[in-house]
Amino acid sequence: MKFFSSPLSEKLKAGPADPFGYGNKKIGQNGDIGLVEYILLSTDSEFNYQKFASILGVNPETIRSAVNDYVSTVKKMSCEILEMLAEGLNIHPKNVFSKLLMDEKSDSVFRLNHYPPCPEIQEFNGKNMIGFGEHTDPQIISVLRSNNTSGLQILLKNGHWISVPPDQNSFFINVGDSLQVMTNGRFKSVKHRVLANSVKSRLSMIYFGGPPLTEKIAPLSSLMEGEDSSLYKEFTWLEYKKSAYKTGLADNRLIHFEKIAAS
Ligand SMILES: C=C1C[C@]23C[C@@]1(O)CC[C@H]2[C@@]12CC[C@H](O)[C@@](C)(C(=O)O1)[C@H]2[C@@H]3C(=O)O
Ligand SMILES: O=C(O)CCC(=O)C(=O)O
Ligand SMILES: [Fe+2]
Repeated sequence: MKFFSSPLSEKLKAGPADPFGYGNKKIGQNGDIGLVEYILLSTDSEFNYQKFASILGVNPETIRSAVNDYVSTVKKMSCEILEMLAEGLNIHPKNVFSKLLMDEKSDSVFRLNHYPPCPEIQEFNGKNMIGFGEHTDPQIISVLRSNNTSGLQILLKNGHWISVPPDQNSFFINVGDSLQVMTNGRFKSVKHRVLANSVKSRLSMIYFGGPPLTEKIAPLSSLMEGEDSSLYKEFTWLEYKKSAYKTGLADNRLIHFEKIAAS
């Protein structure tokens, strides 16, 4: 991507990413570091692209239209996936999750990540260099597309990391913490991370579909019939987001919202 090949002094003019803009190695506000550089954008159609446009030497409207086209297509696909998940759980109406992304106040984020090649990996002989440390995504659903460079891994229940084969023609779909709560743990937000590659650079772009800030996040009542009881306390997306953004990347963010089981 042309932006990432600009001189660092130029890219820094589009930073910091607090919450939106260019970020380099520093992930979030709590001391996490990785070999990633990135751009965080709001999916709000009114978002101001001026600081990116001046670096790229294009009109802000050109960027707005490219981002809007991609995000609206990926959002539509996310909604179809969420409706299939709802159908799979026998939930009616099937738009219980997708309507949150379609809401005009949906709090969604679009992220572009660039991992430059890291030749030092060979010297450290097998030692992993972290591009983006292990974490779960806090929103409802994340849709990732990358180039053909490996690096993304997911954590299995048995504690082993496995690599996601890179494929520029595939989408990688991730369940977010909020969907885990709404399904009372039936769908799990899986920990993932990115390892740096020694020779090739990795590019990824991710749409994080989130609910409106005031939305109550709680297990759906239709999933609570019978023996099931809620594993989580009720909270709004704003409460969860505020709490999540105070945590370190690798922390278990949901732990503060779990109900303590009576013994
Ligand atoms: C360390 C952090 C970075 C993050 C905010 C947080 O405090 C914890 C969650 C992180 C995460 C992971 C998924 C997305 O990449 C992200 C944009 C999000 O919504 O939550 C990032 C946040 C970030 O990079 O600011
Ligand atoms: O860049 C990637 O491949 C994954 C990054 C990621 O998990 C994130 O931005 O939340
Ligand atoms: Fe992620």
